[in-house]
Amino acid sequence: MDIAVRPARVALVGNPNSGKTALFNALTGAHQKVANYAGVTVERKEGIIRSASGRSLSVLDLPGTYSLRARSPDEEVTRDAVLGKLVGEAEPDAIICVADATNLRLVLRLVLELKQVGRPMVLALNMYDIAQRQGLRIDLEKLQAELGLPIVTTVATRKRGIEDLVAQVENLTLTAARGETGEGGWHAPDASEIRAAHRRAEQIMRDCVRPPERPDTLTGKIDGVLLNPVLGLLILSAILFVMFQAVFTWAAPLMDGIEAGFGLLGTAVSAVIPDEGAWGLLQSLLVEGVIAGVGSVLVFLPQIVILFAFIILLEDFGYMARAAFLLDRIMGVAGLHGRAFIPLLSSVACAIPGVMAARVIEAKRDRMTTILIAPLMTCSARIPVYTLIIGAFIPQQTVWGFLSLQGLVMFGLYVAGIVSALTVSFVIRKVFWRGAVEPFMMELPTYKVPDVKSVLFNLWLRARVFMERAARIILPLMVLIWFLSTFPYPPEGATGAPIDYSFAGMIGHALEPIFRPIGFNWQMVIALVPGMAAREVAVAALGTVYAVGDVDASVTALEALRTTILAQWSLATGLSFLAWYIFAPQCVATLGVVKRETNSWGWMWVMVAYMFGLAYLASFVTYHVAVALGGGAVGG
Ligand SMILES: Nc1nc2c(ncn2[C@@H]2O[C@H](COP(=O)(O)OP(=O)(O)OP(=O)(O)O)[C@@H](O)[C@H]2O)c(=O)[nH]1
Ligand SMILES: [Mg+2]
Repeated sequence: MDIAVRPARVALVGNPNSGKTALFNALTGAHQKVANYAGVTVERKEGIIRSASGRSLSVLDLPGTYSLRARSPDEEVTRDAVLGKLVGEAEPDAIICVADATNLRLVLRLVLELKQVGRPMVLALNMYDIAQRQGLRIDLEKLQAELGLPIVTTVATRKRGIEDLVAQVENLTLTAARGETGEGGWHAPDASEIRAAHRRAEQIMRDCVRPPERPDTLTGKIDGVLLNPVLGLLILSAILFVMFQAVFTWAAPLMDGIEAGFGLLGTAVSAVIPDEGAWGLLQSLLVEGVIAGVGSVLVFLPQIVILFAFIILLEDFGYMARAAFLLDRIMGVAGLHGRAFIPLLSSVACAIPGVMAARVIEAKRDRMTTILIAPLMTCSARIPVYTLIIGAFIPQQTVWGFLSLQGLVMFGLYVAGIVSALTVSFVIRKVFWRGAVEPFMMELPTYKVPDVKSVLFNLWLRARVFMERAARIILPLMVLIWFLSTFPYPPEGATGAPIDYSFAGMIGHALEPIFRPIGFNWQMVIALVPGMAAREVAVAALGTVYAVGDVDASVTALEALRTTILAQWSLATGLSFLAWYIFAPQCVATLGVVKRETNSWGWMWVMVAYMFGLAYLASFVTYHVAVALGGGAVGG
């Protein structure tokens, strides 16, 4: 085979949380997610780099594993990639085994196993900064000799040792016989072989590594407090609570600013484009459709950024694995595996990475349960809908002088999502899949001070995803909604609002009977339909449906919408809409990922059915209880 044609392929293999992805990012300049807990990476990612001598290398980031005896789907990806069993992919030309230098014991066993595969390999002793700070003494030469491997020390987050590593890899791929196939000598080891490898690893540890002079006592001390069964849970609740208060109170001034900006933009465009004939149509499309629609969603950016600032800081600090540990008992009662915590937490951003993160769960039933309930967690696309309704119906006042009432209601909605997820899991595991949940083992990472630059960068990535959704999904849908609610024009001498005669009006009126029992009017029904593509579109769609035909330039679009909703919906209807949004599977993309991850249409439809069922039921009950309690009056 001609070496020049195909770049040499290198795979990053190592224990979870050892810094493989950080190294991958440092090597390739990619921006894959890095965080301080095990199981961040669940699929293979490839990137191309160019070495100093100008050759290109293809680098593969893989999920972390302790052994090639894979147990969970993410570990299988790693095993198959290393052994060249992935479809359409040969085995890598070289392996970079990534080790957390402060935690060598476990990785040595993996190194011994990887050596049997017979690929050229280099050991990257990552987190070398921490090792040095602790005064850990590793006899590199001896270790190199014992293992028979070149060793490079690296600090992935500071891009240290990267050139060295690339040079070593290049060296390996040049000298090794290329294009060789076959599985090398790896086979699943039996119990005695595992014990032998264990003994060998222990002996290497004794020979080459002296315990640290300044061991990390801080992690132990902090854990003494944070993992305390009572105090720990109190602190966790307090953190979550502050988080939601902050989302509401800190974001408010920023949101006002963005809203005002879009208001000005709308006014400016109205001033430039005349309001007559075809120009009038264009003006209406741009101002009422596009600017008001996209603006009414982008306004929520500050809330999303604040929420993620909290989550990213906690992740990088190393707290999330602790939260999983603290909640393991509660989750166990609900029939959930402890490892479900991270997938469920990821679902607070979006159910899609959440469903994918479930790959770290070994037992199929535990994993399926987690996937089925992940979309019940409150994702960030629900924030605009929740905030709109809360802003319309819940007065802006404080409780006990310091708590924002709106923030409290928002917190309540998140809790409602969590409680329903746990309840559904409980029912699944008690009714359909009886049996014990597999025991939970997760290494607790050491605490690390979050790196400001990487936190800011991650925050920017989150913000960008949200803004890209606005451009890619919401903008085109807004054009469509504007079209449907503008045409056809009302007939001569018509008395109702123009939208009554439009396509959107027809669709809304046709579907309304289904939703009348849960208190929805036809305008809401129109908003639900494009809301299937992305939840937050419903907010923009409501804006269009209600605002088409009359624009009052003195208030911003969101304010106008709040006022309209307050005037046209009863409190019962507003609450019913919130209840609907807790449960309804209003997101086609999530359903697609569920189909892919479960490899079954059946499970996807089960999810659609149970979530719509719950949504309808919850809204029905909410609506009728609220009406019975006197919340049925419109215009209150
Ligand atoms: N101080 C220090 N921290 C590092 C270094 N490399 C990585 N980290 C941190 O270690 C944590 C884990 O890094 P990741 O790159 O996500 O680890 P991973 O091996 O890809 O983890 P999985 O995908 O879960 O298997 C993150 O908090 C990183 O910021 C390093 O060299 N020094
Ligand atoms: Mg990773």
